[in-house]
Amino acid sequence: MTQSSFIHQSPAVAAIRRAKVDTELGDFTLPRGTELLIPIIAIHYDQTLWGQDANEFNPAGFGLGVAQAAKHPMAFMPFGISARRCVGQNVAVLQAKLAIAMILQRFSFDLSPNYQHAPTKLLTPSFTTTNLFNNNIPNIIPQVRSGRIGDLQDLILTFVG
Ligand code: HEM
Repeated sequence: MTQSSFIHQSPAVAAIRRAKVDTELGDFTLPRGTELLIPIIAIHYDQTLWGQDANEFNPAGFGLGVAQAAKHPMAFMPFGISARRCVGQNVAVLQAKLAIAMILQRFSFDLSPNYQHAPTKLLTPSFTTTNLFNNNIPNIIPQVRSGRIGDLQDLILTFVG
């Protein structure tokens, strides 16, 4: 879940900060008022931080926890950083675990024979439960082996609206 939901499909693509005073940041001098965009999604795919397999789905890399998974402990920032990081983080993670548990209690999955690995870096506005279940793109999701697909859609809709 950490890798698929919060690293590779990070809902927040960036965080923004503005320097309140003239600031030295490493080799950079930031005059007061300078806005910094912290590219969360780019950091999550950065091979210098995550290694050559940064684009691969490799949950085993998180075996020792997220802080150990990358070369820098701050490389994982789906909920932002510092005092203004997301206040809803615990609720969001709990809700995601709950949703997965409820789905797995009712359905079982295996990989479609037509599966083509086609990861996207952004949850685009067109990524809705309607087109997720659209027959035009059946091979990007696993096949539902038991239960009605409509029931699965209803269940997901109760979480994501
Ligand atoms: C997967 C779900 C979520 C993700 C990925 C996410 C991510 C983020 C990020 C990246 C920020 C900006 C942090 C920064 O600027 O450093 C943020 C801020 C915030 N989030 Fe979330 N969030 C999620 C769910 C939620 C939920 C469920 C709530 C409320 C129950 C929530 C409430 C907030 C609030 C109030 C802030 C502003 C905090 C501040 O400015 O002090 N978020 N979130």
